Amino acid sequence: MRADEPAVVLQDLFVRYGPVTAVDGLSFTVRSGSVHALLGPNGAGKTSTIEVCEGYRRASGGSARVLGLDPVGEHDQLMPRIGVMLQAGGVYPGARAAEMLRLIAAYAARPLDTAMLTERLGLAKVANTPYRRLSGGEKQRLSLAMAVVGRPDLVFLDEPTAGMDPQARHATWDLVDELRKDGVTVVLTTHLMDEAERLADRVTIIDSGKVLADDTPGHLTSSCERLSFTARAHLPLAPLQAVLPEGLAALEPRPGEYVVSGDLTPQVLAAVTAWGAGNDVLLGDLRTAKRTLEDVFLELTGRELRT
Ligand SMILES: Nc1ncnc2c1ncn2[C@@H]1O[C@H](COP(=O)(O)OP(=O)(O)OP(=O)(O)O)[C@@H](O)[C@H]1O
Repeated sequence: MRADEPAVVLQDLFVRYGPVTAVDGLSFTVRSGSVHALLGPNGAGKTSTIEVCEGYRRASGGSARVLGLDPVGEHDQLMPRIGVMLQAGGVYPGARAAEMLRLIAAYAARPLDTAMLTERLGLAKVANTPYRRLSGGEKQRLSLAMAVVGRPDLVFLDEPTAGMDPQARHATWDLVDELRKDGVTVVLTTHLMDEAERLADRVTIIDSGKVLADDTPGHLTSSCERLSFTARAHLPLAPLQAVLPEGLAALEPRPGEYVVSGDLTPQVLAAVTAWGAGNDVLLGDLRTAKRTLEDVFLELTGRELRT
């Protein structure tokens, strides 16, 4: 595999479970050495996609190449080069945390220092605790440590910070930054917007097994801006939409929270406040800001990401 070759290439990928099509013609590539986030709501097909990349699931159609290899046909060659963080399992329940990490490290040619990793991820205090006694967040951190300890070329992190407290989440984000600096490719799934915005060089937004957008977080969020305000819940939006120039959308993502997104001008702001005055609607917390990934997702799907 050449250095400039993508780490992952998916072409027209399908995964079906009986009548359910979980992945529906997905195509995207992951640049070598980048952090790439798959962002989507529950059931979007993120885990199924990752499992195909890891070689744990056979695609129902289309193709996947990972580090230039076929993940199923060349699984044995691929395994030593990838790190996998599973949502659960993969650990003997009676094994102690540090013992488990040392065991995984023993399989690697050039492992990271396990004591350093345990310290970094705040696991030193529970190093001698059996796996089954660890909290959910501690299990997550151990699973992350196990995924990276072998210095893989490519790491798959499935919802890496689910169940972690803010401190552990930041430690995880710092570790991902370091992996990127070391030239490791990271593919992570998340439904946390801030995580994708904070970490990813590129984001693929997935819903119902299809790609809705695939771009850098900067590009996805910079083309437009957002105007938000609070008011009575469930106001009719058609009259507001009617006073907005073409290309701007008015939405109520949560009851009582309104967002107008698109190219904002002083005239748009004036039109919105005039609409408020004309309809006896007091606009609370009125502000303009850059569009967020959450807005992008809402516009693309009409739904919130956190379902
Ligand atoms: N083994 C299976 N058998 C049947 N249906 C499945 C199976 N695994 C997943 N699915 C279905 O496929 C769809 C996609 O699931 P998948 O786990 O890939 O989504 P996801 O984006 O990772 O979701 P989450 O964020 O909840 O983990 C869902 O509708 C799910 O119910």
